[in-house]
Amino acid sequence: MIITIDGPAGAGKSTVARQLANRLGFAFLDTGAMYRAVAWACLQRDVDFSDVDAVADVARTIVIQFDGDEVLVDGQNVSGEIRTNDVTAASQYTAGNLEVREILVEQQRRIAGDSDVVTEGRDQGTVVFPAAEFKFFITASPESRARRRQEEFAARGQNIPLEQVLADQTDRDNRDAARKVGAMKPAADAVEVDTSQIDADAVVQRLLEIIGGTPD
Ligand SMILES: Nc1ncnc2c1ncn2[C@@H]1O[C@H](COP(=O)(O)OP(=O)(O)O)[C@@H](O)[C@H]1O
Ligand SMILES: Nc1ccn([C@@H]2O[C@H](COP(=O)(O)OP(=O)(O)O)[C@@H](O)[C@H]2O)c(=O)n1
Repeated sequence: MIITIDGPAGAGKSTVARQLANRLGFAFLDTGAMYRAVAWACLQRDVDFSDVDAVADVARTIVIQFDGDEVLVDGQNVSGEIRTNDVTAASQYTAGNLEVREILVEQQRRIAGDSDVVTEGRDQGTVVFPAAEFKFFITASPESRARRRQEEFAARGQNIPLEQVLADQTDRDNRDAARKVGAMKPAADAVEVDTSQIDADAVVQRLLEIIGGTPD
């Protein structure tokens, strides 16, 4: 069974998808980590991001693996490094690269195989798994999302003004929505859940109820 969770940055996709997967005993797939992993590898190799073929070559060459919560590129644990601001900023060039998208979409389908998976990203319900049994689109107000991100940065010792987090986020939202392929949008058959006013546990309960799991 495939359950897809799409939505904008900071809506709570990873948190909710991971918890839902745990509760159901499903695998969890973080597809944003894959776009980040390619961006990280490009930065390592000093690839010119305007060279779309060179960026695609990196996606074709590296081996991305998931080991529990860890993300590996060619065997190296990059879980922390793919969350830096530099990689977040560079991920627009991998997410906007058609060939990279083709390569990663193919890998996502292969990873899911015929197992039970909760997968999250931007295009999981629309492009990658259009036949998924359950599809969710998780949103929250731009301010709540930015505040959550700001708190995450603060926990890592980085104090960034809310206006800056919000501006970066709006930029990324606009690019994600405007992309010709793999644009962020709810699938026609997705259930939309606004998480602005409820915590992650409540979101997971809500999803479990919808898919017919056993709520606490
Ligand atoms: N429903 C929620 N209410 C409050 N905070 C949340 C909620 N869901 C997630 N968070 C927090 O917001 C931050 C961003 O969540 P994350 O799951 O990384 O979002 P996304 O994967 O959509 O970018 C995390 O620190 C997480 O703990
Ligand atoms: N299925 C996906 C997942 C992420 N992405 C892109 O990859 C980037 C990183 O995704 P992410 O989900 O890790 O980022 P956050 O939104 O959690 O900060 C996003 O800015 C998206 O543009 C994508 O294009 N398609």
